[in-house]
Amino acid sequence: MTRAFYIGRFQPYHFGHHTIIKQIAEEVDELVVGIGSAQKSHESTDPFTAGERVLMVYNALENLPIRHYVLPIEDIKYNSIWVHHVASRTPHFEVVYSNNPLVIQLFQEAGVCVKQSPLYIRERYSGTEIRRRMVAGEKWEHLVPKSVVEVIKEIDGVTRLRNVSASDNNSSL
Ligand SMILES: Nc1ncnc2c1ncn2[C@@H]1O[C@H](COP(=O)(O)OP(=O)(O)OP(=O)(O)O)[C@@H](O)[C@H]1O
Ligand SMILES: NC(=O)c1ccc[n+]([C@@H]2O[C@H](COP(=O)(O)O)[C@@H](O)[C@H]2O)c1
Repeated sequence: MTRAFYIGRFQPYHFGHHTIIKQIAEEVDELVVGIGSAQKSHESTDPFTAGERVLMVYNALENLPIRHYVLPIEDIKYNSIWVHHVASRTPHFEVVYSNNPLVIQLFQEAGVCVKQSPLYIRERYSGTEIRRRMVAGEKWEHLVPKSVVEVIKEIDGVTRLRNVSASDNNSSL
């Protein structure tokens, strides 16, 4: 039995993440998804709460043939002990899938097996690009699973993102 770990901020969860998770699901038996920077919300780069992101990811994975756990992980000041911080909040896992150089470095130093996950059509599937589209009033719904659209509509997430982005712009004046 192999259990894997995959972490992201998921602001929001999109088809780039979903494509990689579908590939991971073919290689392992169970998956732990970490909702990174869980303490952040209501910011232009991190508009959604950890709870909202748990819903987005959990619902999107509902029909995948893999047992999954979706757990919020708050940031800490010390990168040097972050791997222990993660381990204390998650079921034990044998392998990490990541594309983030810091995440890869920290897990490798801790002796954990890391598999580099490829980027899937990055220019289209990127949280930054999806948030830009939301603020600009452009179409974004086709870039994320249906369950993510439902969560964002239910919380009126686009209005929230526009409001917090406007407040960022005002504070820099
Ligand atoms: N298009 C993609 N295909 C595959 N993996 C991706 C893609 N975009 C992001 N990832 C990976 O998903 C993980 C989590 O990324 P994250 O939640 O920060 O998404 P992001 O799209 O990079 O967001 P942002 O633009 O807000 O930084 C990272 O390892 C990242 O490399
Ligand atoms: N010291 C820390 O708290 C620490 C270290 C490495 C990664 N992380 C988090 O892991 C997540 C990595 O995901 P991304 O690939 O989306 O950046 C982020 O939320 C990041 O903040 C936190």
